[in-house]
Amino acid sequence: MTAYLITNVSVVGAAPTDLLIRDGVVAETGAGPTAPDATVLDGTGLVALPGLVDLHTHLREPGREDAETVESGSRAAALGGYTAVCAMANTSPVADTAGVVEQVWRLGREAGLVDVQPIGAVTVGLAGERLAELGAMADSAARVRIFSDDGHCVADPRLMRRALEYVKAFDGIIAQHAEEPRLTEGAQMHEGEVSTRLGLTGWPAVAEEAIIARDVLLAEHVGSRLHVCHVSTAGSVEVLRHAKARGVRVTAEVTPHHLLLTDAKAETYDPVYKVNPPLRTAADVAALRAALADGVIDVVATDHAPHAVEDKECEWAYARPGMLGLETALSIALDVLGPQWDLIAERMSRAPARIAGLDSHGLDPAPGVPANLTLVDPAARRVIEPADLASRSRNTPYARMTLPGRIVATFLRGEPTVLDGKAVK
Ligand SMILES: NC(=O)N[C@@H](CC(=O)O)C(=O)O
Repeated sequence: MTAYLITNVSVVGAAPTDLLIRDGVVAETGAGPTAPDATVLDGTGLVALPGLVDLHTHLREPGREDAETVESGSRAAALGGYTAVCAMANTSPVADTAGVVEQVWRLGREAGLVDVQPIGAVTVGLAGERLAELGAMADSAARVRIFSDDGHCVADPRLMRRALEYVKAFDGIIAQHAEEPRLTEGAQMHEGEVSTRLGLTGWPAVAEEAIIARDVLLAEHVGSRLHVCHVSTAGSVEVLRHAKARGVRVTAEVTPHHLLLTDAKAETYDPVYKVNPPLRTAADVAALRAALADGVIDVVATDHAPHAVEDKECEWAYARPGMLGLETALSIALDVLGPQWDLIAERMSRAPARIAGLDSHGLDPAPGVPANLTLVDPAARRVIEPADLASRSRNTPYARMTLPGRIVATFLRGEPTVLDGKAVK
């Protein structure tokens, strides 16, 4: 195994130091370790972060390998600075059995670019009718701990209660896609002034807030762990604030796009901006940013949702919802939060690793810790060219935008997956 000496690098924003990586771990920090055998990387001006961890990635395999595969999504993740991703269950077949989650887990190991942790479906076929084999998925080689019907809400309160009760036995988590389906029938975008003007059916904020309110009460009643996917409204933030103050075991994530973009983008009628939950108002964006800063929202998660050209480049009403996220998330976080490295490390690595129970991730580079880390050049600016992305899909909402920050290198257990901004394999 090659050793790497990264010189003069700022670890999570601290004063520059040297980092020696050997045998899969950070062997030494401090000025000038002697390691004649090591490959030297000049870290001047770079920031070392614990490898990013994504709680919400759609890898599309099995079933839609034309849009993404475990391998292509893993490469996109590594290029985005990630060392672990949690793969959502809305594949085809659905990841609702031990067999499918083991397949995804094994494909992740074979790709070897990030740790792929499968998420299991809550209900059979995401149909919301009966519980999937949660115990068998937990006991499988994939050791599933997070369950989600993401893309669909577990709308039936009795089923949601059962699911929370069931996973409590092994400290599992139900990650809810909060969307009251009766309130969003036919919805195309956020319900508000813009949808009224455009004549598009709206997705009201209350459809999200009502489910979160119900679920935090259920989680409190059961004493189980709830995670709320892609929080998108100011009202949801207030419900979560209240629940956390009561001591409910709830965590929440926000996506980069909900931190940056608003429903005004729908005026372009470009379906690249169609996403679920929809882009909201500037007031929602402000509330989400404040909640991310004060900790009511724990995590930035990408909801990386690759879609084939024919599913996106069509009329708005027929387009699938979803946006790419893995290769741009750190840049958006840097744009939104500025160089608050400790906050970025917390929301994009430590907290998601803790929530997912990924013990070897989310640890700041220090002697003895597994060398899962990423090197960022915060001074670099780059123009996003969809054709340059490693994802098999092209549906980035940031096409031709100039974004701050560049991932220079990513290490997974001491081996580079990205060097000089390029994937190693
Ligand atoms: N977030 C999205 O807009 N899309 C997700 C699923 C979903 O939440 O609809 C997808 O799998 O494409």
